[in-house]
Amino acid sequence: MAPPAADLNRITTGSICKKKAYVTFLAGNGDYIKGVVGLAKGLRKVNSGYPLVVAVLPDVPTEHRRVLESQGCIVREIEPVYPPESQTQFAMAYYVINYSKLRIWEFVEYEKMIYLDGDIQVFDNIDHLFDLPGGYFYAVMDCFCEKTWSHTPQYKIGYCQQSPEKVQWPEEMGPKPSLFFNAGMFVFEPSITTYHDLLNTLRVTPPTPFAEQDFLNMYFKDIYKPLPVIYNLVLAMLWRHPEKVDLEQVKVVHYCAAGSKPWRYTGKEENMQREDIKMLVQKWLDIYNDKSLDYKNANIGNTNISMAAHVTTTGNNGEMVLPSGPKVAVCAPSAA
Ligand SMILES: O=c1ccn([C@@H]2O[C@H](COP(=O)(O)OP(=O)(O)O)[C@@H](O)[C@H]2O)c(=O)[nH]1
Ligand SMILES: OC[C@H]1O[C@H](O[C@@H]2[C@@H](O)[C@H](O)[C@@H](O)[C@H](O)[C@@H]2O)[C@H](O)[C@@H](O)[C@H]1O
Ligand SMILES: [Mn+2]
Repeated sequence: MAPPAADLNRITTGSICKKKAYVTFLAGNGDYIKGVVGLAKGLRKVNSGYPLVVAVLPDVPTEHRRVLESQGCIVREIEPVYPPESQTQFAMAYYVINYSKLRIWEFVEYEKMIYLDGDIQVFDNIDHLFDLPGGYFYAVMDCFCEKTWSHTPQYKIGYCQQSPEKVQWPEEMGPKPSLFFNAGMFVFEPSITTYHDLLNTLRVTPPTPFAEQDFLNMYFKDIYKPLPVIYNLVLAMLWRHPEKVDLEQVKVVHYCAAGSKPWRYTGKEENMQREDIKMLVQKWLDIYNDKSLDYKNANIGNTNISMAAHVTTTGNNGEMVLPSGPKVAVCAPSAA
């Protein structure tokens, strides 16, 4: 069993405690809270030695913050970040809030962090990624084959970086697109210098359909290092590039395909009746509903957010029952 996260973070290099942590992002008062609770429980199940920091926008209600703290998360409020005014059509209208992810570069009490979307689950321990060499931005390459990419030249000619041998990039279209990562999972180093430069650069960068994902790809292009697909399986890979996926080896699953969010799964959308999708959604629900994975802290009551224990195509999502117990800080000073 890994030592408590706080202890692990006391492993120092020299006199300064060099802390590391996972970090995710939560906005609004909707159901993504369930995604983050599931992520917190998944990291516990794989005995991760590091805490989960949750960067919350001001619109995340106190009750939801209490639920996160009762699951051992470190809740940090951040201010929204908005891109310059523009008429841009985002691939999804709500993507505009995702620019607020940029605030995590300000968490400089951590030397290295692994960012995970709230719709991601970690099924095998990935703590070793914290030991990757510094000075780079690590993430998994995205796939260009879904309709959400229909605005791009590569989609129009059927080119995807995941299988560049299938459709060659034509010379007459100029240089091949740079390797492009999915911004749902990445290994990065918080830095105040980078943080201010990110925000200053954003001020003069017109927004684009994939919002902060496009922006981060542009910004970190020169230090980006691809990670294997097993560290962020974008579900579309299962039907777009099945030859690249060995589910037995996959450590991290990203439920980003339309209709795949486990906590609101109905099975009605395209590809959602696939056996592998149903298995992955059930795997997520099993963790989410596993009370033995709730944070054990004598000082605070545990959450009791109930949900359908088994995937039903009627999408029978349970209501969130929030604890009314006292709000108690859960993080040891060293982990704060
Ligand atoms: O209403 C929302 C929408 C998004 N998010 C956060 O923003 C991330 C990125 O959005 P999403 O995962 O839906 O994008 P996708 O990966 O599906 O394109 C989510 O995982 C959440 O962490 C949130 O907290 N509330
Ligand atoms: O705000 C832009 C978002 O762009 C990315 O999502 C996309 C991308 O994965 C496409 O490849 C899929 O086709 C699409 O469904 C999916 O929504 C990130 O996962 C998310 O964290 C966030 O950065
Ligand atoms: Mn996501």
